[in-house]
Amino acid sequence: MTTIDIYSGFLGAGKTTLIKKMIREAYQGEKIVLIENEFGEIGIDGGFMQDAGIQVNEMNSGCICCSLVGDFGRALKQVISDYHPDRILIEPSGVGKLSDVIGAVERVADESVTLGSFITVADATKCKVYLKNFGEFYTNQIETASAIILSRTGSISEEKLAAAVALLREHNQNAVIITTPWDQLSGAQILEAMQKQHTLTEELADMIRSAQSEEDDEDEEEEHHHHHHHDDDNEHEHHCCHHHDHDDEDEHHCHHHHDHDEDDDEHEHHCCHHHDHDEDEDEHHCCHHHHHHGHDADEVFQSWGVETPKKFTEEEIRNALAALDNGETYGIVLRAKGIVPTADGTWLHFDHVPGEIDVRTGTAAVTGRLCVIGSKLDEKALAALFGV
Ligand SMILES: Nc1nc2c(ncn2[C@@H]2O[C@H](COP(=O)(O)OP(=O)(O)OP(=O)(O)O)[C@@H](O)[C@H]2O)c(=O)[nH]1
Repeated sequence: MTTIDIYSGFLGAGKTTLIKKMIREAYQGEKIVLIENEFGEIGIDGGFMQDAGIQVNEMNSGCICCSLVGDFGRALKQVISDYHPDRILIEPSGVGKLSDVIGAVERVADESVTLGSFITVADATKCKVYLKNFGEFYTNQIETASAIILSRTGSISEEKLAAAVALLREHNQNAVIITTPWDQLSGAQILEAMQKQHTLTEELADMIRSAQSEEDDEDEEEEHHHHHHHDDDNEHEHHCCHHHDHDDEDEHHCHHHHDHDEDDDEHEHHCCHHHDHDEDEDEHHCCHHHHHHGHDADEVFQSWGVETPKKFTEEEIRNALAALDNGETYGIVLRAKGIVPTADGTWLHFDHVPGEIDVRTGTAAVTGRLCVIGSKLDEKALAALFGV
């Protein structure tokens, strides 16, 4: 029997960091396969994970939807039949919709597979602004999660943390929300909390039901049914596949979403310019999210990457990463990462999320690589910044 856990979360939220911790501390002794689906041209996490001795199957075709339906389903089936792992961890792209991933997993699942937890890792310091600006992708991850694991909770005030939790609760009443900094928790504790979710939800639903029936007994006359169905109807609303709007895919006029997402949510334009080629829907399971009238991630987010043997100094990398936070000189930069050589034969591994830079030494890669993800990126300026 294979359990499938999904670790979603926006760009730079901390998915990889959490997965490493869970593998080390919670899943030890289990036969684990990790499936990653990175957004962008260059897979970098794959290398990091392999360094840690973790098996990675990376699919890097850039288009989330297509890689989900194409490579993803096939890869998942193959992994199950070839390896019979105890557990499969899926780390979707930071800009993937969790409901799409769950849908894709459910289509593949058979009696040898149990769906485990649907985790969303959310950066407590950024969830407010990301909900506002990238609501279409972000909200879906929050709403669909069975457990929301906050990162960086140690670096914000109690009030801000409480506000972040309240905001997340508005979008998901049922999920367990973990607010304790990870270094104070063991992976086993996190796992236990994630798994409890189902029983907790059931317990809560039971409590509500019994409160409800007592209330009904007391006053059976009028208005008593306004809290009937609030239990678990919002978390697994995935499945899609109706293909209902593949008719107009050339009109992908939807580039301006991130600043005013509130109002382009309902009425709009579904731009599936990717679906032109899966139109001949023998493989019927695309377009999961089009009933949400949404965008594909690659219409909103953009990735720039290079492979280069160029040698860098740590200072050059730090300066370039710091410059990414310079207003919108390079576009709206949400994430950068890479592995590059230095002149003395060591290699630098680096990570950038807005306001945060991490540069460390690590193992060599077959060639240097770096990538930047964001929106409205100025690729020329980025190339000049990194001198590549
Ligand atoms: N201070 C702090 N840093 C964190 C925390 N979680 C992650 N980070 C850092 O944030 C950066 C991104 O973390 P990752 O684990 O790679 O995030 P990810 O969600 O896998 O990112 P993507 O590759 O964009 O999908 C790294 O530099 C981490 O060290 C946290 O809880 N606290």
